[in-house]
Amino acid sequence: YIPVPLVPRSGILKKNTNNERLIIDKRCQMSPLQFTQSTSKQRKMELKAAIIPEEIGDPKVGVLFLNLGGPEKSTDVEGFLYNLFADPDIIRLPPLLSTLQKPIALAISKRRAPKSRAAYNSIGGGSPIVKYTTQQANLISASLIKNHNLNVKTYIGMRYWYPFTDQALKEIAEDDIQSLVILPLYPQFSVSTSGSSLRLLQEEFSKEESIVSKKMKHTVVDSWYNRPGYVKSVADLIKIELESFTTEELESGGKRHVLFSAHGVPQSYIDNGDPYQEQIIECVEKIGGEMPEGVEVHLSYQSRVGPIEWLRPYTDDVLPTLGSSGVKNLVVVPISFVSEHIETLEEIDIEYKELALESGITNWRRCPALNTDETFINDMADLVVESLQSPTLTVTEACVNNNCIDVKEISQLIDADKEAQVAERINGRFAMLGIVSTLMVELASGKSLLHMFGL
Ligand SMILES: C=CC1=C(C)c2cc3[nH]c(cc4nc(cc5[nH]c(cc1n2)c(C)c5CCC(=O)O)C(CCC(=O)O)=C4C)c(C)c3C=C
Ligand SMILES: [Fe+2]
Repeated sequence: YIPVPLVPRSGILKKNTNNERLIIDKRCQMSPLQFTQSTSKQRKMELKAAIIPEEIGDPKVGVLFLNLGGPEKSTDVEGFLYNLFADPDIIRLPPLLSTLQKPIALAISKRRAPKSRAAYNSIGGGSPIVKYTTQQANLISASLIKNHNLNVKTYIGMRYWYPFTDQALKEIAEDDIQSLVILPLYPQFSVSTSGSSLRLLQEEFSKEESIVSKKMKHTVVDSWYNRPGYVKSVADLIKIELESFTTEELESGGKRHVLFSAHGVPQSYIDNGDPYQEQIIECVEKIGGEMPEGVEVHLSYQSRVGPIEWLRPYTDDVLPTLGSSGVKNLVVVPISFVSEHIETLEEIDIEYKELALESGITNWRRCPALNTDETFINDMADLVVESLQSPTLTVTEACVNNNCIDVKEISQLIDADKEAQVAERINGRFAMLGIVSTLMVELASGKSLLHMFGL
């Protein structure tokens, strides 16, 4: 294949076309696989030839799916909550108080556990996230074989519960993966979700003694909310719900409404540069644009935790407002996540449904999460192939571009990289000096130096 660096490998601090600062983590930049314009059959063959050289026989291409994770049973809930609240990307403390992160996480998880446990008990005792993520990974892998002749190994890295991300990294190292596509299963980027998982990888990859080989190339897909395939798959699922309203419901209930309910984040995250809200709005505009004529679209945010200000409007404020303005036919669409979880199965299906009915919204529908939807799965497989063909971001770049690493950390990274570069240059000069002096000694003596040492 033809390796074409899309980003300069030599520089460490660059500016992109928007004049934004980018850090180039040259150790991890994947060699993009470049393809000429060709028919899809030719492309499949080229791709196979590019990634699966015959003499190796084993592709050594991996896809790491990042996700949040969830308790599998009731007794896991407190430990899961502890891991979540111990994450500085979830509870942000000023640097001076950072030593208190763990005791605070312990206190909050203990206090919240009974309420959370009750919610998980109402959906069978545990989260279905691992089940759906595993099915998604397997189906994406099957789609890669079927539609692209590409054999990959898939890995699941959960942030707060089993299977944890570090376990996935160990397996990636054991399998000697050479090219890794890192794909967070969150369509929109938030510092609190994809950002937190990528930060873990960034820390691990930048260690001198990292679990994964420095030779492994990787690329990150930081967000994919605007992919036509994803937009179409959600729009199609909503249309099924819209078409399910009976003639009677339409005659008595009037207009159909769609309420996108996104997971919230604290407003302060957005004020500090988290791109999440912007991406949610753009995503809802795109999917909303696919709705049939006459359907009215709304957006609100759910699942806030604690007394601080979260993104508004809140779903539990919007439902009564819609009800009092006469809305009867409503489809609620979970939008920040691609599989069913506690917040769709309990918060939307139980709490919000009850609130909607009490508010007079009599004809309630909930759009399912994408789960194993075929259009979605095939689009994710296409995304993996596109990422191998045109790698975009390293973990460092993804963190920096999305404001997950602050300026202080950036300068530490730059310093570390500069030191590494200087050391490389010095080593190179010493090596050159050694070669030149060896040649001079050999020329002057007329004998090989190795020969002089009896070799
Ligand atoms: C895009 C999705 C998500 C964002 C953004 C997000 C931010 C965020 N979450 C919390 C606190 C909690 N989240 C919890 C569960 C949970 N969160 C998401 C997704 C996002 N979170 C999912 C899919 C799940 C469910 C996992 C499952 O088990 O099914 C929980 C635990 C449940 C509960 O007690 O309510 C908490 C707590 C914060 C504070 C935050 C942003 C800072
Ligand atoms: Fe959450």
